[in-house]
Amino acid sequence: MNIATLPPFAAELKAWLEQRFPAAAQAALQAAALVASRAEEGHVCLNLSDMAGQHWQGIMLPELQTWRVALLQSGFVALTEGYAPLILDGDRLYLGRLWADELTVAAELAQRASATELTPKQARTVLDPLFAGTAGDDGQRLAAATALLNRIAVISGGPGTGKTTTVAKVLAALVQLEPAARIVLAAPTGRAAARMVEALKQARDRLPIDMITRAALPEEAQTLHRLLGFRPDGAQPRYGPGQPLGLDILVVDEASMIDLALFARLLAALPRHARLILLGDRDQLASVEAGSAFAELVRQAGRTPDGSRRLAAATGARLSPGRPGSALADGIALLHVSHRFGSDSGIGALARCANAGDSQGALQLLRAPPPDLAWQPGLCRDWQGLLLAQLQTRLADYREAVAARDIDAAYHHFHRLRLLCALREGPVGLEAINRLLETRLLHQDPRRQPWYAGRPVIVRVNDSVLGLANGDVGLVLESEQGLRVYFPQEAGWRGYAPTRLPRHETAFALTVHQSQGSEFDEVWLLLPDEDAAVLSRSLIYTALTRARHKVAVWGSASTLAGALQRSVQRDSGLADRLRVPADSIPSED
Ligand SMILES: Nc1ncnc2c1ncn2[C@@H]1O[C@H](COP(=O)(O)OP(=O)(O)OP(=O)(O)O)[C@@H](O)[C@H]1O
Repeated sequence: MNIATLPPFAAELKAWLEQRFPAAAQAALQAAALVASRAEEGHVCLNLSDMAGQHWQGIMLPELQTWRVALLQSGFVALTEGYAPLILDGDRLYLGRLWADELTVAAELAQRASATELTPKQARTVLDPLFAGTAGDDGQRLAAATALLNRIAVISGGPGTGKTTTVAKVLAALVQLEPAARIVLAAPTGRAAARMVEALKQARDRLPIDMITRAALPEEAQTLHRLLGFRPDGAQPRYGPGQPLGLDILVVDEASMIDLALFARLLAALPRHARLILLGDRDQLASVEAGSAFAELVRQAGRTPDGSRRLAAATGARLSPGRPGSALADGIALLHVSHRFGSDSGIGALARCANAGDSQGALQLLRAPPPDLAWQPGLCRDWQGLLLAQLQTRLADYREAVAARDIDAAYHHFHRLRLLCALREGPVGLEAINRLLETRLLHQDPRRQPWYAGRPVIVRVNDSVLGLANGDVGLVLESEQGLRVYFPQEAGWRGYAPTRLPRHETAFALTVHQSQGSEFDEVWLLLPDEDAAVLSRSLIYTALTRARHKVAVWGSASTLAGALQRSVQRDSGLADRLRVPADSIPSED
């Protein structure tokens, strides 16, 4: 095995184990390096049976039984009742902390899974006026009833399928039924939290509710890190099992971005009686860190016979009798109809092709693009000049606003268009594109002078002292005190001296991962010339669905087709743990 090609954490873990457990067999050390490498790629565990007897890093991995024996004799692997750096659970090998997090998530969800909330009659009485004019089996009505009837509710849908509209109605219903309930809104990033508030305000204004209900709806959202009270230097947040959060209803938007460790902390801090409503899109990229709990939860969808009866009674829908299934199934609702991307939307059609892995369909669409799509095919050396020329024109308004020190206008123009890079490195990676724009369009030399008027920056860490969250985007403008980085706040702007800013980077372009939870009028997606393992359906889908009005794809047909062929599933044991039959969990009610 070539240790130099291992990710740093995997190499460090292997070296540490080798030193601490000198008698351990190479096969066991290889498994440790492999499970750590996989964790860096987002997998929660390594399924030994998938890799046994396969080649990896130039070596042949052992057969399953030999491998298991080597691991169990190594001294650093325990079975599930033990305590060790690595845990072997069936054929799944885990880093100890990820195994513990997976167990916490499964146990916390199972505790609440069969807990029912309102009676179907209560739900119907309050939902009927909110859904006047829609059928009983309207998807949003079913989703709203699902959220009212179950303590854990998951609503998954693509862009514009009405997740916010639905949750606004759920909150209006809860405010009427449980006026004393403490409602909290949260999201994984600051930008997603801000968007959630904005979208909920718009949805609220369209609801047929009285002024008192309207006034009682929450108007603020925070990041999950802030909610849980993470300190900049600490792994353990302030709130947890010993000190639960002071709330009765928690709504979390963009829940597909929550990694396993954060989900475990969140559930452990949630009071047992509290409702949890998770909103997200299962087809989007999973979190940067390990895990894909949201998508795994959504995979439990289905209805138990009792759940089916209750939902039918709460909505008036005729539902087919449910099948015995997971205890969580009744709390999961899927929204399918996009009210943003109608049947004539090119973005919607391309996003559907991406999800289905239909590269032929995607390319056909791009070859004769509808007005909301554009394609610049070919390798990046063919289109880089064109990209700069087009951006030159597009950035004119932004540069004018920066020169005029007009932050409102600068922010408005800046957010109309965003370049999204599939990769960080390489000629069309994030770093190269940011540098290209800085040097060729803004004529700055960031190595000599990193701070200049017009530089956009994205914050890379949460900083509760400064009130900045990972993902916040600010713009640098000249002020009377010199250069200041301006971030939008609830009312107006807050300017920071550049030297005070926590870890950050230039943000003319964002990676697709960084763009999660944000939306822009227009998106240009820049694809590399070479295929890469991170190029996948969900990456392309996530990039496309960040756009409200227009998408331009810059990249070759072969790269796009290669990406759409790749569907990434993260290894984890959560789905198996969640597949607990509904009747095997004692209900608290
Ligand atoms: N049932 C409906 N009938 C007509 N328009 C609707 C309906 N539901 C939602 N809309 C409209 O569709 C748009 C998107 O709705 P909403 O913001 O609720 O969707 P979302 O799933 O939360 O979107 P996003 O993916 O942006 O978070 C809004 O303009 C909303 O008014």
